[in-house]
Amino acid sequence: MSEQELKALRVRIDSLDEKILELISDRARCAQEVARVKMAALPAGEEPIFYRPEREAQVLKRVMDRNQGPLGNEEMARLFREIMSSCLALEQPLKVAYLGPEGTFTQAAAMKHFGHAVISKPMAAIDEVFREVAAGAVNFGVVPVENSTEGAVNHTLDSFLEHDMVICGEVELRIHHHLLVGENTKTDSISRIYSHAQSLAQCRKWLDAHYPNVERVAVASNAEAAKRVKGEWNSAAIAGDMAAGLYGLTRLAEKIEDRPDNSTRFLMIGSQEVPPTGDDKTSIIVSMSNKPGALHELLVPFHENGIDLTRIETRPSRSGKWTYVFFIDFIGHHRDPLIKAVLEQISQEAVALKVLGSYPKAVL
Ligand SMILES: C=C(O[C@@H]1C=C(C(=O)O)C=C[C@H]1O)C(=O)O
Repeated sequence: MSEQELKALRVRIDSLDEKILELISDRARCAQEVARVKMAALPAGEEPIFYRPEREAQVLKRVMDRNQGPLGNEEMARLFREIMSSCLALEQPLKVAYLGPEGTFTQAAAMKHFGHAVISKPMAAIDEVFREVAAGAVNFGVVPVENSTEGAVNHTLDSFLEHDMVICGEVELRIHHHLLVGENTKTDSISRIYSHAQSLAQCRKWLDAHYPNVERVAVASNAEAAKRVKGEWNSAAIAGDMAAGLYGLTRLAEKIEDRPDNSTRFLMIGSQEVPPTGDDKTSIIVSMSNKPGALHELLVPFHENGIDLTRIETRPSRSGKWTYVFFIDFIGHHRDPLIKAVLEQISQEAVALKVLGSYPKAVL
């Protein structure tokens, strides 16, 4: 390619960038107008709700539907995710609590869902994320709920039994783990490997093959593990990209998770109900009486009405020995007439039924 061709292309890119800049600014001004209209329509004394997850899901879907490349759909949606995040921040920056410390996968999930223009607050434990949301100190919380290799995150499920919380969204993240060390650590001097118990479990086979005799130490998070090894010459951590970058660690081995499709699903929790988008999921908790056929009775209405169950999980109810609650996720919104009818049918048989929330299916 000649110098001249290159120069002409750069002139074109500069002119396109100017147009993009103008268009983004126009869009941001529109979002400000939306804020003004929302405020004007507000009954006196009521708090405005600027963030609309159902609208954001629709915007991202529309972008993906219309995209014709060369950028992939996910990449394009990610760019729009950030534009929307900045536009919303002009109205009101969202405050989001997540399972910290900084550098956890939960933080990465929060950024993937809300974009980077939020005020994010790391919390030391899942239960604290719930409490922070309940206290109204933040607008939303982000917690892990299940991993494709290791299953349910029980702390999160149990927290739903203790707090009244609305699920307003979900996001899925591919989880890649690396073996990380500080500057002066040599491969053969490692005598301890730190990570979160879930991450140690997700890399169990790799660890058995490569470090069978090295002590595995479970700590509160993989970011915490990364933080520790920064100052220790004889230990390694298992953590992801964000933690590696944040603590300036070296990767001794990359992508050491046992399953290449290892993914975690996260939930956004808040207090705001989300209206239907036409492509939603609902999460409920049900407890049935302890009699034969109870689970069958619970599942029949879903089957008879052709409702797609995406997940069912059992946990001790905490209100009696050997009694259980079921966490069920299914496709649909609790305001859909069919879903409404099914929930009514179930509640006639159930000891208790609570809708945790209906929310747009993960777009990104
Ligand atoms: C602009 C609005 O407010 C917020 C910003 C959005 C955007 O930038 O597209 C979308 C939904 C809301 O979170 C709106 O409600 O349309």
